[in-house]
Amino acid sequence: MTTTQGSTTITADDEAGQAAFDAVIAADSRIEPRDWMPAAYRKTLIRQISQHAHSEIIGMQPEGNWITRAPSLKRKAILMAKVQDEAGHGLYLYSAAQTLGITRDEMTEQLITGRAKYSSIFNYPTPTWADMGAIGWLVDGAAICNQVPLCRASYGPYGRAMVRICKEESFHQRQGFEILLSLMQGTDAQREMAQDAVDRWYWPSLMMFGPPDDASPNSAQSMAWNIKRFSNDDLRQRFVGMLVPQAEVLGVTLPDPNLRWNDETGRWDMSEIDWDEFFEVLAGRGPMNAERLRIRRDAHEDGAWVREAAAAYARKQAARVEDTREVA
Ligand SMILES: CC(C)(COP(=O)(O)OP(=O)(O)OC[C@H]1O[C@@H](n2cnc3c(N)ncnc32)[C@H](O)[C@@H]1OP(=O)(O)O)[C@@H](O)C(=O)NCCC(=O)NCCSC(=O)Cc1ccccc1
Repeated sequence: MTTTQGSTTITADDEAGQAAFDAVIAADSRIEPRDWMPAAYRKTLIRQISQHAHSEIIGMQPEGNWITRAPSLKRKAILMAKVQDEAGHGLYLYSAAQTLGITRDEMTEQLITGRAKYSSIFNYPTPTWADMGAIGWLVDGAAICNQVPLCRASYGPYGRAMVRICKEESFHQRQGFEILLSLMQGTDAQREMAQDAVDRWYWPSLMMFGPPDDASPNSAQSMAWNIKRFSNDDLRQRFVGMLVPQAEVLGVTLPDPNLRWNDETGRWDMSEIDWDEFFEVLAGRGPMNAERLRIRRDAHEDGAWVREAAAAYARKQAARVEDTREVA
């Protein structure tokens, strides 16, 4: 049987699919790639997972900037491993998005033409070594707060990718904390450098959780579909609650004179985030947006010969398998 709703034709298969989908969501179970899913659910997941993948790939640049200048061989080895992990996270996430029917080429095209979003945080510069500490502590810290609940996302491939990613992010966060701790136990100049990096990264890291709940167009539906488990503001609160005791151990000051626990509301009071800055960065006008995209585009163009060689090799191997089959 077929019915029409607006310009959309709904078949009996769709109705059965929707009922099965609703039951899986109500049971807090998982949707897998071959299951029926509403078009809007698929679209939301492609949007979020591809933005997340792009964030990991662009996110390699701010730290990649310090690999050649790390202050010791040990620090260099650790930083290289961290940046490689980020590449790996990007690849898992691109693969998860591909299970929804978008190709890697389409996602790459969206990124290098500037049509796709990626996390605002990666559009800030990294002028000092202490930025490596602040990125690990604050940026990976925020990523963990946001991503641990995503391990329970209703879409199977996304939730499973998140489990491994979160384990690696935990290590990343600790290495950032340890860089800052070493600097804070060093000279006055090193302590100043660490505090300056925390001052520059604190507010942008709070923006990673997205706009306030009353200005977040996607949250309600994503929560109803068990993709997001907590609102943007709730996760931001959790993050601040995690930072406060850690800042005390480090001996750094969080750059918000209004930050204090409010017993009455059971929440952290804090100064207003500069949302104008956030929306400027999202519109492509942050300090490093143009540079980040230029580097990504150049890397993609420079890698064209590798993709061609890999495709030629794959064709040759496939032809060889065909030949062997014919002989057999
Ligand atoms: C929470 C949110 C980011 C946004 O909630 P939603 O429900 O999806 O949206 P909402 O309605 O609240 O917002 C309206 C619009 O604003 C966009 N927007 C919002 N915030 C941002 C932003 N900060 N930057 C840019 N855009 C942002 C949003 O996409 C939407 O735009 P659209 O409608 O598409 O045009 C969610 O997508 C999520 O959890 N993603 C997965 C986690 C993830 O992607 N993590 C990335 C960091 S991974 C990492 O850092 C690891 C690492 C560490 C160190 C070094 C290297 C790597």
